[in-house]
Amino acid sequence: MQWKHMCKPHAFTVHYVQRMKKHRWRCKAVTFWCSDEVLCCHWLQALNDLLEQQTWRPKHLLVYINPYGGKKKGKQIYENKVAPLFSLASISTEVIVTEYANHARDNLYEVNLEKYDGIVCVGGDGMFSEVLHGLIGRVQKDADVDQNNPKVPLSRCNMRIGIIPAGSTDCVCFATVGINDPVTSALHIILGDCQPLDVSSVHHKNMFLKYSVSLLGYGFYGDVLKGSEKNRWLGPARYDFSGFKTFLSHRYYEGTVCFQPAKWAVGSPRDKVCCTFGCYICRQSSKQLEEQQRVKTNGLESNEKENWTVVKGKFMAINAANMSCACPRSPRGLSPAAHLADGTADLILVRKCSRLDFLRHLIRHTTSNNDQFDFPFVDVHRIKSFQFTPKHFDEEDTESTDLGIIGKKNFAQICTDHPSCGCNQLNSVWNCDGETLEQTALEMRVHCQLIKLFARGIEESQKQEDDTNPSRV
Ligand SMILES: CCCCCCCCCCCCC/C=C/[C@@H](O)[C@H](COP(=O)(O)O)NC(=O)CCCCC
Ligand SMILES: Nc1ncnc2c1ncn2[C@@H]1O[C@H](COP(=O)(O)OP(=O)(O)O)[C@@H](O)[C@H]1O
Ligand SMILES: [Ca+2]
Repeated sequence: MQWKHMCKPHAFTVHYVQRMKKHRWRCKAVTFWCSDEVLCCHWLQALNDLLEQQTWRPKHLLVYINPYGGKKKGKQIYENKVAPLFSLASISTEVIVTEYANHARDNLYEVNLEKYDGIVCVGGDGMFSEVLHGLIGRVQKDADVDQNNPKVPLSRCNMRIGIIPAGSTDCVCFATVGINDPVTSALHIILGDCQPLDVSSVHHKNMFLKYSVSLLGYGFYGDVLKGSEKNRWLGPARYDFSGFKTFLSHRYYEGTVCFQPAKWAVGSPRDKVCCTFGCYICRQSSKQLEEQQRVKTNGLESNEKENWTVVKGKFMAINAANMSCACPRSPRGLSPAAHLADGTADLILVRKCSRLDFLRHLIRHTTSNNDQFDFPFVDVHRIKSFQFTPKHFDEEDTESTDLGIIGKKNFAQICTDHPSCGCNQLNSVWNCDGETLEQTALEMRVHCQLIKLFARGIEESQKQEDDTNPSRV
């Protein structure tokens, strides 16, 4: 071999990314040897020049670690798997290990963001939600935008967020990268990938409650989350335990849902066209939305209040999915054809049904082929906004809730028709990206591509994509 004949060999090592099975990426290395020192230096110089030209790659990152998320391994995961890769890629970091809930959110209001090319959060969906609220809130504050106004157009955030999965569900990571793997996510950050993401704002009358990027769910998923909090010590298994109990309790909730269909959007929730890398539906839908907004500001379109659809009923679950919500428990997600950046959400209404039917619906989330919407008690709509008013809510709520469409009604009924559970629980709670909301009456509105992630969406599987014949990025 050539290196055996070199008397004074010179060498350099190139680290690169290799695609493995199931969207997993790994860092590999190849060393180049050369007997001529000048030639070796030229190669090094040329490669460094090429790297310098890649201005989309981050150089300075602000990292928040939740040491208590998931199996409490956030710090370990970051130190052992992520930090060595960042240092290999010459990325400097400022690391903050959070000391209390909302530490990261509050810190983002104070920190000098100009020093950084991106923010990294190590934790689950709850931790991501904290960082999301800190960043969006900070950008609105700097731009003097009032977050309490549900109709106000929000200012876009240009700083990208990277997610190192170390939580319990990690649905945002799974649905944007295709796998919950800290090394893969770190490599997407290093390469400077960019995936725009829709964000929904959630308001109660003129009061801002939360932002949501994945699931805003009432009924089943709200009850699972509420029940799971008491058993946090179980780690990620708390959701299975609570899910089982919630399924057995078989509750339904009454209320009225009003929604505005996203008429301009390309595609529909049951067209089986999934959101993938460079998604055509996202590009086309966001373009058409922009065009519609331009027409509206020119005063060419009538009042948007006209386009509301009203559904009144008894619901097992009301789910608004901004993205597929795929996760290891449900590899295709709650709405497999929902899109990351099309400016819409899929509203899934699961009406009162038998226990067996609800189980059949749930089981379809875990399999790859069956359509979970193909039931007479399930409806799904692609929407740009919706409002919900529960049938039963207290005096205080009645006074403060006037969402314009539904209006005030007599809600002081006592629940008489919950024979199956014998409960006195009239209302569920909302699960907003893994956080419960206090208010039940709310309105949600999708903001197209409000934030950006260090991700690229799900790459379509290639035939050669396996461990024996991996492809390079
Ligand atoms: C009989 C088998 C039934 C299996 C049904 C499986 C359906 C799973 C769909 C899961 C959708 C998840 C949407 C994401 C929610 C997360 O934001 C939230 C918080 O995550 P984290 O902060 O990382 O803990 N997770 C949940 O609300 C858990 C839902 C689990 C439902 C069983
Ligand atoms: N140092 C901390 N102590 C307690 N709670 C924290 C801390 N840092 C973040 N949190 C909160 O922990 C919650 C859950 O975090 P997350 O990382 O999503 O884990 P999990 O996926 O297990 O729910 C989030 O709501 C977040 O605000
Ligand atoms: Ca969307």
